[in-house]
Amino acid sequence: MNQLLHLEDVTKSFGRVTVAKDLTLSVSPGEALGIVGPNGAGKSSLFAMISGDLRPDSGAVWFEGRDVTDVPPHARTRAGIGRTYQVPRPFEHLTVFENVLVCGYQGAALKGKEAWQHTMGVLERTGLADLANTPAGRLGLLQRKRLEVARAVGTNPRLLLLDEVAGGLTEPEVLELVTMVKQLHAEGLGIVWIEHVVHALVKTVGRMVCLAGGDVVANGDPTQVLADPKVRELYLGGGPETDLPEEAAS
Ligand SMILES: Nc1ncnc2c1ncn2[C@@H]1O[C@H](COP(=O)(O)OP(=O)(O)OP(=O)(O)O)[C@@H](O)[C@H]1O
Repeated sequence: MNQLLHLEDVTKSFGRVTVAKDLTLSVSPGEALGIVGPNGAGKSSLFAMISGDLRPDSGAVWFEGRDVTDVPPHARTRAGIGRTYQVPRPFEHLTVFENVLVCGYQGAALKGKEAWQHTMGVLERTGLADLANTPAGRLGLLQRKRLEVARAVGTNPRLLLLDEVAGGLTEPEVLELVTMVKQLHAEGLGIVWIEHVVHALVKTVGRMVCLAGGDVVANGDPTQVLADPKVRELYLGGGPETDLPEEAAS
């Protein structure tokens, strides 16, 4: 199997709520995949099953040809899966540099000078080099989001899972974030990005999946997925944060 990530018939329920229903999904090495879907569709649960925070009731998760279904989260990080969380929780009293350094130590098993150089490189790639000595607790929202991404990149992943990193940002800030994610993708990182700010995804990913009720509703070219009547139906009932780009909403 030469997929970067492969989920095979994954099913997961919390009581009567099904967050994944015989879900089969693959990501190729270096691919950028966007995931959309209404609130409660099972998007974050999907990430939790990929990162190991949540175990599927049945089915399997494969990473780089290895069945990681029973591999704990810290070992999946070491194996090359990096993720962000919707609500960034950096070590507030540590500096930006220290926050990323910890991820290099713990997530990428780097030590000493190598870890320091790696951290400086990650801060450059995520636009945080000038803030290296600033305590995380003093950062504004965009910089906190950047730091969340930097902490994931700091673990040296080959697959980067981004969970709603554009949420709450202004339009120019979203564009800055898009530029950063595109750059990381251009460096060869495989990316799966869950996002309600759909136009950020359209600018970044080559393929899009729409999830609802733990199932794939549409999968393919982002513009075509967003124009799919089933997806539009879901989004028209999707509440005020729904953000269909003009080309899909027209
Ligand atoms: N640990 C849990 N225990 C019980 N129910 C849960 C748990 N985790 C998630 N759920 C429920 O599963 C459903 C899907 O949640 P999930 O967070 O995966 O959706 P989502 O698509 O990421 O939603 P959003 O866009 O709002 O973040 C929700 O109804 C949620 O309340």
